[in-house]
Amino acid sequence: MIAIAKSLAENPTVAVAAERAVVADKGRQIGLLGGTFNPIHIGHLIVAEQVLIKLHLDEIWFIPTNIPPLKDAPTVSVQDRTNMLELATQDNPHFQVKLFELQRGGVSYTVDTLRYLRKTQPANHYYLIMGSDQVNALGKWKEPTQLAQMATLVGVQRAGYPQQAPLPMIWVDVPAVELSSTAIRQAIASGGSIRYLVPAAVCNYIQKKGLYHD
Ligand SMILES: Nc1ncnc2c1ncn2[C@@H]1O[C@H](COP(=O)(O)OP(=O)(O)OP(=O)(O)O)[C@@H](O)[C@H]1O
Ligand SMILES: O=C(O)c1ccc[n+]([C@@H]2O[C@H](COP(=O)([O-])O)[C@@H](O)[C@H]2O)c1
Repeated sequence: MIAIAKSLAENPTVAVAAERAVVADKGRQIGLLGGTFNPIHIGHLIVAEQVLIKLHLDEIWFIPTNIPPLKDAPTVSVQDRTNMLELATQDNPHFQVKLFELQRGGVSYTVDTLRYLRKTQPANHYYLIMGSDQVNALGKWKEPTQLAQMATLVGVQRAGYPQQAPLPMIWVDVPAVELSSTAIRQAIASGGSIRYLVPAAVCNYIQKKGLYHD
């Protein structure tokens, strides 16, 4: 899977062929979970699985940002973030890692990604999944009102952020996991344990590559 991600990132022709194959498919119900995934953790995976099952979706697409719009750029490489995503999701046939934003480059505005998906794969119905921290920040996003016209917005509760939505949105109950990538990075930097906070394969990858130790 890592090799596939690498070849897609490095070989746009392969990526375009893969996209064309999907266009030929019938419309499906697709959950989109965008994130910096720096690194992916069990909070992301629990959200994805709960929304997949509770909304009867066909797939969840994990979309790593290139440059996050409202956050500092990650210190680990795009390839490392993508490899960890692949490792974390490879045992679930309904989870896919999609590299649209990495291939597009620049700042990863969600409205641009939705426009691209609606143009290239118009038969699908898209569900844009976001934690309540992101919902609270929607006013700072690029063209936020357009998002609700192109996708069903799906909110999930995140500790400390109330369920206040400036746009029409459905809320899905997920078991609360008070965990963030920031907490993972801080635990590693201070010599703490991240075992069980990220999938074992991701834990091993971080250790092997010595990520986040600065
Ligand atoms: N523990 C969690 N519970 C619910 N939603 C979450 C959780 N962690 C992340 N999310 C949601 O997943 C999406 C991607 O999150 P992101 O990759 O930015 O992770 P993060 O943990 O918030 O990162 P960081 O700590 O670096 O800011 C966002 O919509 C975010 O709200
Ligand atoms: O489009 C925007 O203006 C926008 C602003 C902030 C965040 N987002 C998206 O929200 C997702 C989570 O962002 P982040 O920075 O918390 O990893 C990710 O897919 C970002 O591209 C999008």
